[in-house]
Order: sequence, then C-alpha cells, then structure tokens
Amino acid sequence: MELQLALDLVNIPEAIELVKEVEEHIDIVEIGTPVVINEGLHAVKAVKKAFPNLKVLADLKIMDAAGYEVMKASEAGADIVTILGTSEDMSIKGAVEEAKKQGKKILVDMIAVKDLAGRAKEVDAMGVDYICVHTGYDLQAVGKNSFEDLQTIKSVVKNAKTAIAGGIKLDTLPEVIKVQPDLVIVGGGITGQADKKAAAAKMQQMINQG
Ligand SMILES: O=C([C@H](O)CO)[C@H](O)[C@H](O)COP(=O)(O)O
Repeated sequence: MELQLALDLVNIPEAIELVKEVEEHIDIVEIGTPVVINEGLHAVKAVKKAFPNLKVLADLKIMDAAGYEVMKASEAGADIVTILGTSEDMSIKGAVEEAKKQGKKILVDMIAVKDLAGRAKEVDAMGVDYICVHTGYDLQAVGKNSFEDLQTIKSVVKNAKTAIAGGIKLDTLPEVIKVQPDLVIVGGGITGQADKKAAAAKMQQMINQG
C-alpha cells in the first residue's frame, strides 16, 4: 500500500514547503486539479525538480484530447496522470497509449461514475494502471465517502491497482486499510493538520502495518 499526498489549495512555493515537511512519509505527491488550474503544469515541473525521488501525479482529470494532455504532463515531469472514468473509451485508450510511449502511468478517477462495477471492469480491460474511487469535495460536504465503493472495485478489478481518495482522515484510515487498496490518497487529512509531519508519519505507520 502506498500513500499519496494531495496538494489542492496551495501555490508552488507553499507546495514545496509542505512536501519538505512530510517527504519521508509519502510515496507520491499529487499536484491537485485546483493547483494545475492556478499554476499550470509549471507546478508539476517545480515539484518534480525539487523532489526528484518522489513520484509526482498530475491530477488533470482529463476528459478529452487525452494523448496530447498526457504528453504535456509527462514532459513537465509527471509520473502518473489522471483521466476521468466518465470520459470516452477512445480517450482512455489514447491516454494509456501515450503513457506507455512516455514510460508513465494512468490513474482513472471514477468520480461521478454511476455503474461503478461495470465501468471499472471496462477501464480495467483498457490497460490502465490505477482505478480510483473518489468522493470529491462537493459530496464530502454532504457526508458521503467512498469506503463501500472501494469494496466494489476490489471485487471486480483484475489487472489495475486500486486507489481511494476523498476526505480520508486518521480516524477513518483503519476502515480504508481493512479493504487493502494499493494506493491511499490523502489531502486535507494531512495538509489541514497543525502538525502535518506527525499526521503523515502516523498514516504511513498505519499503512505499513497494513
Ligand atoms: O481530487 C481531489 C479533489 O477533487 C480536489 O481536486 C482531492 O485531491 C482529493 O479529494 C483528496 O483530497 P482530500 O479529499 O482533501 O483528502
């Protein structure tokens, strides 16, 4: 199981300061969608340059022009790029093809997918690297989470790694670990804590104990 730190509400210098605090306790650093919107792929480039030993995920949530956008994110230094599970099969296949060419990985974000089991099977067959259940900010605000969805994809995904994101905190992490995803994605559960290093260290320890 790996731990990914999601950075959503920071600018580039703040992102670098934050990663410095927790880098020894995380495996992947995510440049979140709001950061890419505010700062562009410069944020991916700057974080990869500052932390060459960490994997960097560009959370582009691609919907179209997938091959081109994966190429641009790869050029900026992303190791993993996200595409939406709701996008066309052709887009997902294009993303996978370009990622393979560039030696990068594709994570499919299943946010807002209605037939989760059915779509997970389909995208799994397209050769994607990760399939991620995700409760976004807007549904977190009305008390939703993705714990049951994680069990759903775990039962149907045969090839890709499984991941979960959305509002995971120290007190809910044990419920996630029980289902054994390959990747746990945490934003506010670390970045919103007064002692970010301690929160990341504790999460890493819980994940390693599995
Ligand atoms: O992908 C995300 C969200 O859509 C905003 O871009 C977050 O990175 C993801 O939800 C993880 O963050 P937390 O929910 O704060 O753990």
